[in-house]
Amino acid sequence: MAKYTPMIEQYLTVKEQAQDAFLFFRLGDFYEMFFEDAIKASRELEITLTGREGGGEERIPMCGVPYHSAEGYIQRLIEKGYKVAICEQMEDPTVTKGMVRREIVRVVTPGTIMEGKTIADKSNNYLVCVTESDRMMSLAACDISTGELYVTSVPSSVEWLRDEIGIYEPSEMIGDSSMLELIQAEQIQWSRPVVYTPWEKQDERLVRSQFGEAAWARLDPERQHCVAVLISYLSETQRRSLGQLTQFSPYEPGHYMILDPFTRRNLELVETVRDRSKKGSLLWLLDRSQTSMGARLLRRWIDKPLLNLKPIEERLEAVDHLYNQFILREDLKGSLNEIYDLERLVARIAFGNANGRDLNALKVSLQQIPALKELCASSSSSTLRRIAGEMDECKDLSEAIERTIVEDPPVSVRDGGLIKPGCHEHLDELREASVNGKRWIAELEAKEREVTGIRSLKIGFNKVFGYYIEVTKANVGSLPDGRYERKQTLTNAERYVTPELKEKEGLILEAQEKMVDLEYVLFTELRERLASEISRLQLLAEKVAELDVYQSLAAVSAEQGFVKPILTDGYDLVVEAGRHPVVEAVMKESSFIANATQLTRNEAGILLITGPNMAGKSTYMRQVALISIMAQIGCFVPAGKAEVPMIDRIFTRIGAADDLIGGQSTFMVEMADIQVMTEKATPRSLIIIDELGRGTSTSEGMAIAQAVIEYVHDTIGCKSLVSTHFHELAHLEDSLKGLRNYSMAVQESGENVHFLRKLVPGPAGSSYGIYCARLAGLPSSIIGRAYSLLQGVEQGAAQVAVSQEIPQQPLTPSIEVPAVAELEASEGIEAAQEPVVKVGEVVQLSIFGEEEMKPSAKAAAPAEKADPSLNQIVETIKSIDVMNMTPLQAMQLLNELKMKARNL
Ligand SMILES: Nc1ncnc2c1ncn2[C@@H]1O[C@H](COP(=O)(O)OP(=O)(O)OP(=O)(O)O)[C@@H](O)[C@H]1O
Repeated sequence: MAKYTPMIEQYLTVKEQAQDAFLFFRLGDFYEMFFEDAIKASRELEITLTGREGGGEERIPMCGVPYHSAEGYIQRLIEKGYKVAICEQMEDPTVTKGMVRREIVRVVTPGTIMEGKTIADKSNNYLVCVTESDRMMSLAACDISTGELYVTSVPSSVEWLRDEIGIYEPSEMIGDSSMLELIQAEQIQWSRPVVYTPWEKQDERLVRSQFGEAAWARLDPERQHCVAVLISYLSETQRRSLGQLTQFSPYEPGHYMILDPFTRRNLELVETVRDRSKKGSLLWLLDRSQTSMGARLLRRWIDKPLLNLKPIEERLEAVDHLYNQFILREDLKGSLNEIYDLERLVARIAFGNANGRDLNALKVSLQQIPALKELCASSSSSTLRRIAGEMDECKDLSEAIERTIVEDPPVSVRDGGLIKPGCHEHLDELREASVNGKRWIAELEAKEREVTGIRSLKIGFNKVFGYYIEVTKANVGSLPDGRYERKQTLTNAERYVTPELKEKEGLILEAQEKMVDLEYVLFTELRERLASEISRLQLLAEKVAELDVYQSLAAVSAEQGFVKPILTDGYDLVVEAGRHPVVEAVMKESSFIANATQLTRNEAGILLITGPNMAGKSTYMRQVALISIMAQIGCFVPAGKAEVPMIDRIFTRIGAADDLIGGQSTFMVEMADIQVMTEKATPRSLIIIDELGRGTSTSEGMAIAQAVIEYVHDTIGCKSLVSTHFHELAHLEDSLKGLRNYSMAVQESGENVHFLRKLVPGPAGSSYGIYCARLAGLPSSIIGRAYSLLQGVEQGAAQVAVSQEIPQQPLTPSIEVPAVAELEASEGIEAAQEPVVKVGEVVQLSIFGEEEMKPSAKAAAPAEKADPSLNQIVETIKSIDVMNMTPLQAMQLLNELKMKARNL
């Protein structure tokens, strides 16, 4: 065993307590790291690795960062998913004999940071704790930067756990190691890196004192356990008051619509599939919040749509009122705009790291409350009046800050300059002494000039020498002897002190030192007083956030022409002229084509949608889900009229989410999702499956698709939208009472296919897959080859279908595409807005590369008379000018050739 110096021994003892963290070990003005920590930190932070003797045989690797700029380095390590333990000197080295005592004062972890750019203003940073006891799984999610703490539990279910974690998107997870392993095994790609720390200790005594016996007793035992584990972790890492955690919010998952992470992603609720950015998501569209608290609450509402009519009606009532009251909405917006992030300010106050500027931000925010309250109280909305009644203006607190803190305080709370005159008598006296002293010095300057006759003589101050008399070199000779003691020589001047200047300096500096100390005491007293009123402030922050969400939803609804949904407890989902809110909002030149939806118990609960690629099937299906979600969060919906039942869960199976899970084929993922759906869906759920049965052989895919649809129809009985390329499945309309065929209309004209984006009854005739491939700009040789392969695929598919005894359908009739004029008349579409996709335009080709099933062949191309001889067929093929044929001509020719071949 190496014998280290006492300092290194001390380091090693402290390091024992922080093995999974970088230990920032305070040595004077630096935080130093040693051994492995130093090697790793120098690499991660790109700082120089040095070494020092430490008593052992070899030099000890070492690197360090200055204490005053440590924050940035800590942030960088946290962003990379590390933890940092901060070890401070607990005694003043100047007065301590021997080694100073050093202790870890805080462990900063990704889930427990209080500031820095990792904490985005408008989003939460959650630490999630998961535990299992008595066959119940519990989850507690805490954001210590806002003071939120949610807790819930259900009978053990990994899917539930995954869905719930997905909502919080934690940056750190702690709890039962077996549960953390379970989650990691799911290999979900969360939107940010997650640090996992097994943690099973619990601290019940601490929780009881933190939340109070009464509140604690109301919590179920398994939830108590989960919260106690979480609090024990927080107290061991933070090692200080967590006064911002004044309450926990228990909730029942069954009170909210369930949205699994894939569905949330598929529907682009809070971020887009493509680049995971907020822009382009539903949250982005609906967020007109003026405060960060409002933005976070809106996100929570989108994450957890409600299931009970009453609270949704209450939200809608407020949105409706503000929708119609433009001036009130603008006034509210104006007041809210002046309010800072109360939740984070309050958390910093409780945590003890709020400065003078934070307190002033709190004051300015509180000063807005009376106006805000008055606006709500005088409105005719019962929801707004209820909020007004629950708003505590906290006038006593804003007045206390107003009395104490100067208008523009410095960042530091330790250097004085914070406290207003008239606030504290002794402070005023000290100030007076200091001001008098300074006045005396100004008078001394005048006196010295007179005595010496040196007009350029001046009195200055610096930290090293204190006050001095400065005389230019040229005038040094004019100084009388004796009184002036030289202190410093500059190039052009000499600096002196006199005994009387020294004496006054002592008095001034002492007054100043006392003043700074007293200011700090007064500041912390005020901060502690505010900290003791945290619950009031947090409650107020909740009300402000709620108001902000209402004005935000009302503003977007008014701007986008949304309507108030009619909510029901029934089954039927009936939407007139529904739109996809985000696609509509981002469309620039053309306008969005509205589509109706009728999912009813009597008519049809399942719509089987066929139609060409790019026709708008996915957009349509997503819009139906989004309309439900928007209605259930209490927002108006993008429709002409909407009757929306309470949906308990939305399942989506849409191709775009495949990349979420590594190591499994698209088909396996689809089947796993379908399995969960069959198990969990209830008659109140909404199922959306895009391109059901893709990813395996045509015949098997079709067989599975049919079986799944039948199961949904006969066993689950919930509302479903299913799109498929298997036009052959259209026959299901005959056997399944609750299923209707629909398709996305297209209109062909010459070289172009017009996507009318219109949902029409009846199945589609063709997928136009190869046509779309051509639009995407694939080489013409591939396109030509694809058309020539089409016939073979078609024949093969038919044979497989027969051999596997899949019910054979009569050839799907090609749909009667309504004339454009007809559609325009029915839905008010203007002809000029018709979307026409021309060669080269690529919008979305999700099935590109998959098997094409059965394009319809309409008579179009001129063909030769049938000739039974093989040679003639070969000759015809040879003479084909593939590049100059339209797809329809090609298909027609293929069909003719096939007929001829049959006659051979
Ligand atoms: N109702 C509509 N009005 C206007 N444009 C629309 C409408 N629906 C869809 N679009 C536009 O058409 C594009 C293609 O739509 P979508 O992806 O829904 O087609 P799809 O039928 O699902 O195609 P695929 O089968 O290839 O996935 C969208 O990106 C959107 O820009």
